[in-house]
Amino acid sequence: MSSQLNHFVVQNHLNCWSKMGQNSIVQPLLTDLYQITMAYAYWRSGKHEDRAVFDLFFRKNPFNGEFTIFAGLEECLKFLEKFRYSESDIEYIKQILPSHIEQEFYDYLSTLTAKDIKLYAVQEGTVVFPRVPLLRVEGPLIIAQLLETTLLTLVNYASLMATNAARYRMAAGKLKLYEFGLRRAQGPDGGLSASKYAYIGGFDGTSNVLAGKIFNIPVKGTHAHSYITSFNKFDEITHKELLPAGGGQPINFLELAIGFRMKLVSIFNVLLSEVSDGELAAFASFAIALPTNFMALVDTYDVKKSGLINFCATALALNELGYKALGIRLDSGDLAYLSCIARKYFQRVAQEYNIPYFGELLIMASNDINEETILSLNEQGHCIDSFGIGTHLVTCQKQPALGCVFKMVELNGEPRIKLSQDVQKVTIPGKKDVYRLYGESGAALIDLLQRSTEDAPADGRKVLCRHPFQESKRAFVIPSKVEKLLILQFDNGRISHCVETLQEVQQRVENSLRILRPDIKRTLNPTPYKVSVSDDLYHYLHTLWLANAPIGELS
Ligand SMILES: Nc1ncnc2c1ncn2[C@@H]1O[C@H](COP(=O)(O)OP(=O)(O)OP(=O)(O)O)[C@@H](O)[C@H]1O
Ligand SMILES: O=P(O)(O)OC[C@H]1O[C@H](OP(=O)(O)OP(=O)(O)O)[C@H](O)[C@@H]1O
Ligand SMILES: O=C(O)c1cccnc1
Ligand SMILES: [Mg+2]
Repeated sequence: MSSQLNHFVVQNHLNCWSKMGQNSIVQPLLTDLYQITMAYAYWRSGKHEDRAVFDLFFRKNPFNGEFTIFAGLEECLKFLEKFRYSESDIEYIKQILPSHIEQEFYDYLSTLTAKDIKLYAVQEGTVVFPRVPLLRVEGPLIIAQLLETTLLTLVNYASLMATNAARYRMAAGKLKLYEFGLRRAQGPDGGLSASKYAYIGGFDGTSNVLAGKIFNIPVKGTHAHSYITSFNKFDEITHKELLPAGGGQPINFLELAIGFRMKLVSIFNVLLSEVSDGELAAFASFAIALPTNFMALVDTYDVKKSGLINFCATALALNELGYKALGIRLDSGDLAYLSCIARKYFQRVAQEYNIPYFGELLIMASNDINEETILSLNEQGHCIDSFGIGTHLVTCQKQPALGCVFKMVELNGEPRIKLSQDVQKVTIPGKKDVYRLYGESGAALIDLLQRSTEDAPADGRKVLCRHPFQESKRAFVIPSKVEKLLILQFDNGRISHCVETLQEVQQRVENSLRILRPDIKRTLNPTPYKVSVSDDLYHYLHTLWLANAPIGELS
């Protein structure tokens, strides 16, 4: 962040985001009440200093896909770093808990920090899979437990959003993607988070100005239909003149544009009476105000008979004065068809007036676009250069939540297991490490969970990888490369790694997806990626499972 920006953020007391880009609503009371009542009961029973290990993981990939992008880590680390109840927090907790609770508990709470917590985490932006611990939290039971809800709220939406954005990025290939969702997002905080994690997932920019300022994300925008409909006739433009880019006398820009329009109606065989004067007045006035930034919304009246003619007339007038228009936005109708029509218009004008860049003017499409729309447009063929995407992206309409959970796996060195009728929901006990094993081609083959006491797998050494629950599913793997996924990120009250820029995390998402086989990434019936356990962990898990599931009697 630039020093000028820092200064502004510090100055602005109303801004609830700190200069570190941390949302100040992320604080210890942003949790569920039951964490605090459990904390008291742990304290009363003398268990609060027991040494706990919790895993944060999800059980199913979102969007009918077979991969997820892990995000939200930076916010988790900043939360841990500043975790402390304020005086007013303690006062409030006193009000909501029963009156018999001892003052000593509140004294204890007021000194509580995360300094004894060790947080191991996968690096932000890495592609991850079900059952892999994304965070491993170790430390005193009371504080590890108190972190649960906040860590979950920080990781769940962030990862869902980054995954959604990454899927749009894969569908759009090299085309530009802009996030336009603030107006439809789940409230102001949802809107800001959406802009941040859309960028991490591979978007090129956002229309959200505050997100641009806080997170240093490129901001982009065109104009709304209201700007076009605010003009009815030419004489509503009071300032009709524009200075040429190279200097000189102001020129009557509106007249120039009207002149070009006369020629264009005959080139494109359109009736002048069908071309809106209000629309041309709007385009011309916008171009006069922002001649280097002219991107016109062309679908207010009729794209072919009015919008494109008025745009080309305005863009030719700009060209005459030494400026280059940027392009158009289409916000309704058949976007494949209209984008190709627009491209043909531009190419015709480029030829007619010998202005080569005209053929390549940008065509942006918006209007309720989702991943399927982009895939369908790709199949049909289109001439779109960029998409502006709001509602479906930021609300994650296809799947509105990721189901990360936070489960205790060890207490005082003893494993803990959560059983369930549903095998998928049985937790994998004990303190574990995770390794990603790569094949010769450079693609990721399998993730391997091991007990932390086991030796790490090594390049070129055969290792047995087992399905955690199905005995017959197992395979030997000789990895060409081994990557340790869980890294110590927070220790002794401090963040142990440099906080990364969003651009660096965005790059990791791209690199991380590159090492996945295409069949795992495809949208229709993708192949699941394998997540396995070591032989040692397999036996450990199943012995513990049997020990915790007493034999019943049938009668
Ligand atoms: N070629 C296309 N292939 C697939 N989907 C498309 C294509 N063109 C547009 N769409 C999508 O079809 C939907 C069209 O929206 P809708 O039926 O509301 O019409 P509209 O174009 O918005 O009309 P209106 O003029 O009333 O605003 C949008 O979700 C848009 O993203
Ligand atoms: O469609 P989304 O993916 O949410 O993208 C953002 C939309 O927001 C804007 O208009 P808005 O929807 O507010 O009004 P409009 O549909 O009448 O243009 C813009 O014109 C897009 O259509
Ligand atoms: O700049 C735009 O074109 C824009 C911004 C937000 C929503 N829809 C469009
Ligand atoms: Mg709309």
